[in-house]
Amino acid sequence: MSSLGKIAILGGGTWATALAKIVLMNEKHINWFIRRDDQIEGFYKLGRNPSYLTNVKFNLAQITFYSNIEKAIKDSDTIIIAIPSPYVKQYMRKIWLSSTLKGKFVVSAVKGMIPNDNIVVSEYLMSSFKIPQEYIGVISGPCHAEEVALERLSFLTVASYDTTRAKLLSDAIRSRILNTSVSDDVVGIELAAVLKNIYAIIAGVCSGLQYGDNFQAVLMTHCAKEMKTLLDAIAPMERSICEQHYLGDMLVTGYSQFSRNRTLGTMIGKGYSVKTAQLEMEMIAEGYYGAKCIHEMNNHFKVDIPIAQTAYEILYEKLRPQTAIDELIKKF
Ligand SMILES: NC(=O)C1=CN([C@@H]2O[C@H](COP(=O)(O)OP(=O)(O)OC[C@H]3O[C@@H](n4cnc5c(N)ncnc54)[C@H](OP(=O)(O)O)[C@@H]3O)[C@@H](O)[C@H]2O)C=CC1
Ligand SMILES: O=C(CO)COP(=O)(O)O
Repeated sequence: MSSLGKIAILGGGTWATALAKIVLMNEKHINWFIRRDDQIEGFYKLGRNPSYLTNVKFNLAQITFYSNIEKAIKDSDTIIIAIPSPYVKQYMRKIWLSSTLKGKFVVSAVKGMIPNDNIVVSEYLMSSFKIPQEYIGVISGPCHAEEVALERLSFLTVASYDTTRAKLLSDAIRSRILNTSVSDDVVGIELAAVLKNIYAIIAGVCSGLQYGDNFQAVLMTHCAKEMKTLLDAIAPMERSICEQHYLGDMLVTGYSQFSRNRTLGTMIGKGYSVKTAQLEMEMIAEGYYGAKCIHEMNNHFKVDIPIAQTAYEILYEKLRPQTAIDELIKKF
């Protein structure tokens, strides 16, 4: 066990499974909370997640499964949250008012905001659970779970207000398949992850509308500029947008065949309704929720973010994708 103590992963989906593989490259044991008992039973039968990343084999002797979130947290020291943002509150409500998280290093691997509250997960954890900021962390970067499963070299960034703590986790997960770095831009990195999901939806919409690589490059350039504008307005600090956890994550999500957000956008560009496209996909495209959060948050900040606004209008105001993109291009 490293000085991070016992590590718990919360969530049973694709990213939780990839993170479990990543952590177990170095750690001897993890605690793993999964909400469904039948999924845990499937793990015991198959030695792998029966529902997500089913090609990743685990040594079950290295895992203690929990269907009780409170117990999983109590038995652990470092808690990695890998739950889609629309459900974070629903899961965490189970430990509401308890002091279960006290003294734990709580790390969000979520790339989304809390719907309606329109705050990033680190802010939610600090305000709702009174976690001191030095005990908060974020894991982000250009990293598709599917490529972790294939053991393709990936890069992740661990951010925390306490960079010593971030470094501990960064060192603990570095392996032959994963390079890691450290940052102190917690909120900036979380916001960048929300934005890149939204931009990937727009990249997909444009691909579905038959725009080619020439246009995609221009679109991505404008997305990077818009990302910098919003981050500098909301979480001002010295930063280069060219880092892997800002630009890198935006590029992988905007271009990759594995991106759920890009896939959702492509279907919408091809003429699917938003609802039908969501139903056809078995996983969650968080940019759908992120677009609304950013729109509502920006009602207050009033930063000029036409690409994110275009996504909102396509996803929530039923604006015809071609009309929306035509209008957006006039602003480039
Ligand atoms: N996938 C990736 O490559 C990466 C993902 N992330 C981020 O990780 C987070 C988790 O995403 P990911 O694991 O990929 O998502 P998935 O779509 O793979 O997993 C969905 C998870 O959410 C649960 N879930 C689905 N519907 C509900 C519901 N109505 N109520 C409660 N729980 C529900 C599922 O449980 P059940 O099976 O029981 O329905 C499952 O555990 C996201 O914030 C994502 O942006 C970050 C980096 C990379
Ligand atoms: O965050 C990711 C890659 O870095 C995953 O993106 P998608 O949710 O679009 O698949």
